[in-house]
Amino acid sequence: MLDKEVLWAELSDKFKANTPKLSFETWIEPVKPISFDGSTLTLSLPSELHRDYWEKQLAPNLIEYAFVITKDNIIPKFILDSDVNASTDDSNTVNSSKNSTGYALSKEGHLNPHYTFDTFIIGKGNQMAHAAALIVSEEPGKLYNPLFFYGGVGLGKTHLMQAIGNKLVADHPDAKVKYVTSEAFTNDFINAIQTNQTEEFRQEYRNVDILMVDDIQFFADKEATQEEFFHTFNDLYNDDKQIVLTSDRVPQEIPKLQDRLVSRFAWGLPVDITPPDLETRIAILQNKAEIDQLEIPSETINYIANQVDSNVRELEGVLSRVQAYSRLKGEPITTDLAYEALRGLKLETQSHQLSIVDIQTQVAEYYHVSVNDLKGKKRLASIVMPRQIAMYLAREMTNNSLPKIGKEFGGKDHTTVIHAYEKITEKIKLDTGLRKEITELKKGLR
Ligand SMILES: Nc1ncnc2c1ncn2[C@@H]1O[C@H](COP(=O)(O)OP(=O)(O)OP(=O)(O)O)[C@@H](O)[C@H]1O
Repeated sequence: MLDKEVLWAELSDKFKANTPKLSFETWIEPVKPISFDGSTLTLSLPSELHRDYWEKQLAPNLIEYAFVITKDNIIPKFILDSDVNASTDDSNTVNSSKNSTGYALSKEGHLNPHYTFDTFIIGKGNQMAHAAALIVSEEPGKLYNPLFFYGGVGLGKTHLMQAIGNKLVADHPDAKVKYVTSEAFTNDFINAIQTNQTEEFRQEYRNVDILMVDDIQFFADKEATQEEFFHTFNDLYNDDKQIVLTSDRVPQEIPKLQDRLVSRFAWGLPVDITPPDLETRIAILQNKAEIDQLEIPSETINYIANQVDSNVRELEGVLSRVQAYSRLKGEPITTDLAYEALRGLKLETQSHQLSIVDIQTQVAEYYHVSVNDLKGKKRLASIVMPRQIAMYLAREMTNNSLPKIGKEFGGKDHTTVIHAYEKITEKIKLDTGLRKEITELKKGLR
């Protein structure tokens, strides 16, 4: 068994490698290991605020890191420095069934019965993804393994992925189909560690015919989860079981994703889904109107399809809004009615057409620097910070890829954009002033 000091030193190293400096100094450095009995690590913290932050934010990371180090499930227990000599009760133990961090075993995993191939409209932007999905649903584990869909928000990745699962179940009712989001996978894994049920977890995830993991970009930074997923992947792959993954970007662009996972994700077929063109948007709306039994003139469908150009989920939302407005007014859906219903919406959706140049202009004005400075290489703090903020906003508020954002900032590498994004994300958590500035900037950009 490791000594408490040695274990804490190793844990602290892991936090250091994965936490911005300021955050490390604030939350982790002041922690003292009090005792370790082989399963419970008691840590002493300087304040209630620290305890709250550890319980809500850092405990899951600690459990993951401890698992990597000891291959065992270690439960942290937090006490205050002022209580060190007092008796210690169990009330602060982070415990699987009643923890305050909300990472109880996920109940996700249901396939949405509406996400089928029948209800999926094929267009230029998703033709290839659709064809690959169909092949995989007919011959899972054979041709494209893993099948990896990537693309912007609301473009049908989940729909297509689940269509594969739904078809498999329809064709082979005994097929073991498992669908999870990457967050659910992570939560299940952490929960399994805490409750000593890693074997059951493995049984559940490795004993399937097809494993579908949605939005795997959220594996970034999750070292132990990536490790576990690596083994899950290998087991399934070696057994010719199908793996389907989705992400908002190509594997190479997912920050802190282990190289061995990046390369495995590229073994099969990475295929992108791009925003639908006008014809596809019209077809999607017609299909939806038919399903919902709505009478809409084609001129009106055309009008609605022109209001949203980058996101199918939003397009559906716009149609629902028109539908609700027509019901409210007791009038049939016409172009005039749609115009009225969507008048207020124009402003809300504008952020999606926002360009990187808009962001650069606004940020430059806000911080009194020039756009050229934002695109340049000057290392002055008064310029570096606005530059990173502009990159952060470009990532947050537009659908541009990291390389494209880098390019628009004077031809910088995409890793510079990732770095800026992570830096600002971390800073916002601690710096209320910065958080306010970013909120103001966002408001101005909407
Ligand atoms: N080609 C399509 N035909 C019909 N419906 C579609 C199509 N593409 C997307 N949709 C619908 O748009 C909505 C959003 O799709 P989905 O949730 O699959 O997007 P996503 O790419 O997984 O988004 P996210 O990145 O947010 O996870 C769903 O209701 C889906 O049914």
